[in-house]
Amino acid sequence: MLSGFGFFCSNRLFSLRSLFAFFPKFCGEAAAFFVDHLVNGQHTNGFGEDRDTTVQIGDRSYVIGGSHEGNPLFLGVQIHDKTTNKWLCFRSIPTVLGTGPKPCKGYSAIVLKQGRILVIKKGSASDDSIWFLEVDSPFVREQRKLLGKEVVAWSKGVRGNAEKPIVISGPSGVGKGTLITMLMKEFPSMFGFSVSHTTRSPRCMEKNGVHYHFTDKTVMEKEINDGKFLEFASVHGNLYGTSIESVEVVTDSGKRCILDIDVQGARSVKASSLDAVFIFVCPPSMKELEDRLRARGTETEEQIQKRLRNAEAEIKAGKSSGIFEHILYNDNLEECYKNLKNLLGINDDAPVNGVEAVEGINLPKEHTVTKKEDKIMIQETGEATKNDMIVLDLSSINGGAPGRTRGIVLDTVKSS
Ligand SMILES: Nc1ncnc2c1ncn2[C@@H]1O[C@H](COP(=O)(O)OP(=O)(O)OP(=O)(O)O)[C@@H](O)[C@H]1O
Ligand SMILES: Nc1nc2c(ncn2[C@@H]2O[C@H](COP(=O)(O)O)[C@@H](O)[C@H]2O)c(=O)[nH]1
Repeated sequence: MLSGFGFFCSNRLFSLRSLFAFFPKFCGEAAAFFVDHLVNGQHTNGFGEDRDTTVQIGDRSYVIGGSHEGNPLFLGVQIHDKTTNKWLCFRSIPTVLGTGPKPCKGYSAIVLKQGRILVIKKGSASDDSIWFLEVDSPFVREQRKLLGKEVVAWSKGVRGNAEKPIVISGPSGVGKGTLITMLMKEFPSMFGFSVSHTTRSPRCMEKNGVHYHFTDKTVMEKEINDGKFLEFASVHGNLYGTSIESVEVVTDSGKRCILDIDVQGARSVKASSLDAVFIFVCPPSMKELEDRLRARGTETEEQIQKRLRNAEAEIKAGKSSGIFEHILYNDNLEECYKNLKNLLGINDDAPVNGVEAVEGINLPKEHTVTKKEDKIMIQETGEATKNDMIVLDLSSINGGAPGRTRGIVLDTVKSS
């Protein structure tokens, strides 16, 4: 029945017969991937190019390899459904959220809990070897519902103890930008700003790509529909949003990401897997807020009135919604800044030089991967085999798509 039915995989034509001839039986988590290529450290299932890796979860097979829509910069993912015997999605390509890895010489893959696949790039630099493909995580399920199509999401594993992103909200004019600028100036290697997109016009000193990505409403709406945004909201009559990429860029640089977003955006981020710290900044009074907005001189009178009207509801929501773990009052700027540093665990006596340096362990090109509880064991194979094993402890990771998976710690375990 399958003979003669051809399909494209990694830009090459293969028969479904060859695919099913090599699928292993699915029996629980430990066996929910192709044992062949994991044992041998190379792909032996005869399916796709020999650099492709196929992972089976339930009735679905995820083929990781080739390029995404012919773009050589993005690794491809395809999904096959065993029950219908069909490739899912238009041209069998799901909507891919987040920036994934570039194609390389080969991959090892292993199924984790919560609809995630750990993908290890073979022979890649130490800071680019560990990736997570979310195929049925809470974020992916939600996006599938929202976008009404098949979705997978990439999240890169970032080494070291990169701390939680920080979400700062508060009414317009309260001083969020001022506090963030002070923090970034004092600790340039520690914090990075997530540059939002907005459809509002730039103010005279604002630079595109630095303060905001200034964009067009139709362009931004299309990008929202394509799943490019972690969150977005209509604020004071304009569209604002945090792209997944803007958070990835900061996290990839090893810095702690700061998001300056409104309460609606904070609510969306809270519901995502970003796992952030949420801070709300309050003004000492509405009169002072109005004075600050006027003194800033960036808005028209009509805009100031609109922002002040919205401020009342924002302050109420900020204090009572349960989104924010910390509330700061920005009366005296220096005092408020000190309180902000305290709650971020930066105290004036301790030297802060940025994120803890992480020793880069390069993963062996040829290896086997096994999983035992929360530990992933990577063992080099081949002629140059050393006996040391590299262990990735999954219990220390946090975050995930959208954004990055933080807290990747690799240890070398000497064999006795
Ligand atoms: N504690 C303070 N006392 C007096 N003025 C302040 C204080 N904090 C900030 N300001 C001033 O208030 C004005 C508004 O601050 P800022 O632009 O940082 O607000 P914001 O919360 O980022 O506003 P928006 O949400 O509109 O971007 C600025 O001119 C800033 O210098
Ligand atoms: N939900 C989001 N809100 C955002 C984002 N970027 C900024 N903002 C908020 O908009 C208002 C107005 O900002 P302004 O620069 O026009 O004064 C302010 O409260 C910001 O916090 C975003 O990406 N998402």
